[in-house]
Amino acid sequence: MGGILGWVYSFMGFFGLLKKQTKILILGLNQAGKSTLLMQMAHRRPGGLQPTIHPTSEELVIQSVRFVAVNFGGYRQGRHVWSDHLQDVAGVILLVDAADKKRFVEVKPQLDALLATKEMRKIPIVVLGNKVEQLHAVSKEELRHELGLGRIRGRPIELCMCSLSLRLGDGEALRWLADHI
Ligand SMILES: Nc1nc2c(ncn2[C@@H]2O[C@H](COP(=O)(O)OP(=O)(O)OP(=O)(O)O)[C@@H](O)[C@H]2O)c(=O)[nH]1
Ligand SMILES: [Mg+2]
Repeated sequence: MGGILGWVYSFMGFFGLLKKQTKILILGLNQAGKSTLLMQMAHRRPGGLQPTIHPTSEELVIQSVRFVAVNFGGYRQGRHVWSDHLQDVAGVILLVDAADKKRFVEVKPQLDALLATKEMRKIPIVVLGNKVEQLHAVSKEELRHELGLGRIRGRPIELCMCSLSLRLGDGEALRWLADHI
């Protein structure tokens, strides 16, 4: 969100005029780091996270815009629940464990389902490759290739790499998202 619109939003956000929150979804397989990201976005310490069973949400402010971020469990049975929450979604963060190469084949169908969803066509999506500090983490180029991101044209999608543990790279991804909402 840039230019005059960004300014108007900042102004309205500053004066608390944005009553209706902007909803962003945090998706990804189990263990990808979704709850860790949500806790960090909400400036709370992650500390001893349990796998997420039921969707959780947090209210947060990024660049003066009030967001509600909804985090879904990434375990197999819960993986499709997000499709019931698409109404009014302004943006999506898809977390991927960049060090868990053997699970990219599981990530790909989730990404493809997201991309194939009609409501998602104009919605900005950040694919966030996490755990890059790990020895076996793939490069950004490799992740782009593995997920087929290079072939996607004409829609707002961005690949960012980060280490939530080291607090590296996630800020850039959130800024991109905030700028494209
Ligand atoms: N090495 C490393 N571990 C991380 C990083 N980010 C998160 N983790 C760890 O990965 C594990 C899973 O994190 P969660 O945030 O619970 O993952 P989740 O995606 O919410 O998982 P589910 O709730 O099961 O869907 C935890 O032990 C985190 O501490 C990172 O950048 N590097
Ligand atoms: Mg979780």
